Amino acid sequence: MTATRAAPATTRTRTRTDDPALLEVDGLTVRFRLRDAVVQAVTDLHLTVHPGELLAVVGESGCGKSVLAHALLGLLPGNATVTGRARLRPPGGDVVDLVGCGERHLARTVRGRAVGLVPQSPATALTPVRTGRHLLVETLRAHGHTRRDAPVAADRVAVDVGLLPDDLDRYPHELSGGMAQRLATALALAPDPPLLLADEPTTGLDRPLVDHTLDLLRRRCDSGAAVLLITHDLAAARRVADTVAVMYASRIVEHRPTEALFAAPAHPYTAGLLDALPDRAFRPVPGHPPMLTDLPAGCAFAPRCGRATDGCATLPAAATVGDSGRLSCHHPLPAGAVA
Ligand SMILES: Nc1ncnc2c1ncn2[C@@H]1O[C@H](COP(=O)(O)OP(=O)(O)OP(=O)(O)O)[C@@H](O)[C@H]1O
Ligand code: NI
Repeated sequence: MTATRAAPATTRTRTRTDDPALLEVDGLTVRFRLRDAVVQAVTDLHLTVHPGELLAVVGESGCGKSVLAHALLGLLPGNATVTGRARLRPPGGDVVDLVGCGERHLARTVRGRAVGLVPQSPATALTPVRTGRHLLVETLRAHGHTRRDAPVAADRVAVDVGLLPDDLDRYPHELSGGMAQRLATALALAPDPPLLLADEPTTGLDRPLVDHTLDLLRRRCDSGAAVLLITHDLAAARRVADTVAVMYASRIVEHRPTEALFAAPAHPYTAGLLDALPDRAFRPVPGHPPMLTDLPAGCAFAPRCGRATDGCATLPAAATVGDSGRLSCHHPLPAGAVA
């Protein structure tokens, strides 16, 4: 898949793994209470993101990616219970536990400041009665830009995300899906947050704009910020990510440096995802993911897995793989095996 490997290797060397982590997620678990069931949306999730790192979170629809992002920002509805820890260490600021710090702190110092969010459905997240310019200038003003300088900065941020300055004079309902997407990205980037959570930020964009957006995120990381990119698009992850975390049925099953993961996936589910790519076998993973209201005690992928044995009825412990990867599987593919 050399055609999609546009990012030169040099862009992958800037992750500052020696620096303290910007975000350390430790045992993050999210449950939704329904009338007669509990949705296990995120389970015992561990992640570390360093300054300069672009982490892609991939996995099938419904596996818990957006819930993860919303949990980090305290944006879940009242039927959600969040446990575990998520320590954010913003540059020059105090360490804050995003799970335990409370709504006031999240609203004042985290959301939109220390951590930006490009939501998955921007059209519904945009205030309908304000033009894009109004929203963007307001955001810039709230983050230190002067009355005089904010409009200039708004035009600049618009161009950065691939909008024309004139596009900012439209109301959200006058924007196409792709334009709303770019406006949402502009709003999240305007405060220049050290960590950006980008939930499917390229939805509705045509190929050149997809690449433009991905390159924009990559450049942010190259200048020291960090991005957690949620995407269905494995080619996108390969193009820009330093590390890739694969989620399946609420858990991360494999988390490794991008090149290593694409060259030799270790978890059978990762191998299945790669096999489904058009430029590989183009063969979808057989079967369907389990209901999150009814997860098995052991490996949730076992019923779809060609390598499963009776032992998979117990949960595989996370093990290290390679220099810095993590893997949860009783029967990983041998290193170097072809997916
Ligand atoms: N408020 C809620 N109450 C109950 N269940 C919820 C709630 N919000 C999300 N879920 C469930 O949590 C699970 C994870 O949802 P999530 O939106 O994180 O999936 P996703 O991986 O982002 O999927 P997609 O790729 O389709 O965006 C799904 O089963 C979803 O139905
Ligand atoms: Ni989602």
